[in-house]
Amino acid sequence: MAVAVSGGGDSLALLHLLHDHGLAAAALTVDHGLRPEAADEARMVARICGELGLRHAVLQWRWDGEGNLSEAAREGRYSALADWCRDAGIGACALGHTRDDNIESFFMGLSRGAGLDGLCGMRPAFDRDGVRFHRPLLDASRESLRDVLHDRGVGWAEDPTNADTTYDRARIRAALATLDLPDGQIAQSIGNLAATRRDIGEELLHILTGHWRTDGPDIVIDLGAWTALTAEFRRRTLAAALRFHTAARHAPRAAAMMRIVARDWTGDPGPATLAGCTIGADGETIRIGREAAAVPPAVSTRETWDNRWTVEGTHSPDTVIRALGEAGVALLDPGWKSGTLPRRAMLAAPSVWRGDVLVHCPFGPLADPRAQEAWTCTSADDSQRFTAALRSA
Ligand SMILES: Nc1ncnc2c1ncn2[C@@H]1O[C@H](COP(=O)(O)OP(=O)(O)OP(=O)(O)O)[C@@H](O)[C@H]1O
Repeated sequence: MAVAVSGGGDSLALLHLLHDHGLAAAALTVDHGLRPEAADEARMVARICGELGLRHAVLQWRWDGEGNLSEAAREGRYSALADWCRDAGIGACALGHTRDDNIESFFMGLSRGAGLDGLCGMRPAFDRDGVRFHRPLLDASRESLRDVLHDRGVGWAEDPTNADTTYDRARIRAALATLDLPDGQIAQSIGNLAATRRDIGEELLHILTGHWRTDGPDIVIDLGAWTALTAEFRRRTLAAALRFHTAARHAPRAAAMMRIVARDWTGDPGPATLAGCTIGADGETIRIGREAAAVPPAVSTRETWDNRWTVEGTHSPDTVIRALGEAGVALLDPGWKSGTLPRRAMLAAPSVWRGDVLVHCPFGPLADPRAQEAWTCTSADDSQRFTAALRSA
């Protein structure tokens, strides 16, 4: 796997530990262009990688001025890491988040009035743009990782923002350092909350089983079952449906969701819109669909110099094939339409000619079995996708 290494102590320890186990294929450092020292830190990581005999790449990211800077930097970082991994045919990337990061986030959540979802810690793994990200150090303390580096005589960079108490995290970190709390116990509480959250997802899935279906691109839920849910379960169901449609990483603000959740959908309240989706009811069912204006094209086609066609899909192979069929492209053989052959064919090569059509796989060849899993997962049928969304709602 690739390893995301900022040059800080945690990610450098991660790099050494994964390298010890023969698991590190490359190290990646993202330069956000925000701090003048960042280039030096990237050079330090490059030097350490050179000593370990590992490939290192520096990825540049620049802020376009949109939205919150920290959030934009994090999202931009994950995108840059995922893009590089996909291009290199590497299906997984490791991050150096630690138990201390989880504990700090827990207290930050408390100080912001978070609910269960905001208190149960980071997920040990998640998929992003066809790459699986892992956080193998969530049970390790920052101190133990510094010990790993001390033992090897390896230095690391201290990010000055970690000590800048204008940031919430730095303030909480400084306060926690004075309290000498039992970190193991706090981490256990976070783990308990995570287990509860998982159970809630399973329970919601169980309660709704047999009461929802997909209809074309829409999620349709029996109104009786929807109404019988508690407000919190309705909110989670709505969040799952919105995520199903938009692949948004964050649910819309709680107040906006609660307006829809609290509504009496049994009369004729008229449709509502939220996060690029429409929510409507017909007396028997509640239907959550995508606003037409918010739907990106499934495929784009382009004629090539030799009069053949390039089809670039940003969606699953099945969607691409369906869209091609609807567009009247009659050049596909029956095996191609079945939905299994294309996936395999696309995994074998980044671009494949079928008759006069060149289908370009946006993820490139996926040699790593874990990446294939991620691909299969993103191309799973709609019911499976909504089931997964409910489970993690
Ligand atoms: N600029 C970056 N380049 C590459 N990876 C990064 C970068 N910033 C963060 N990461 C990855 O995300 C993880 C968590 O980020 P966070 O900001 O909490 O760490 P950090 O304070 O930069 O320091 P450390 O490297 O000690 O984790 C890092 O451990 C690392 O794997």
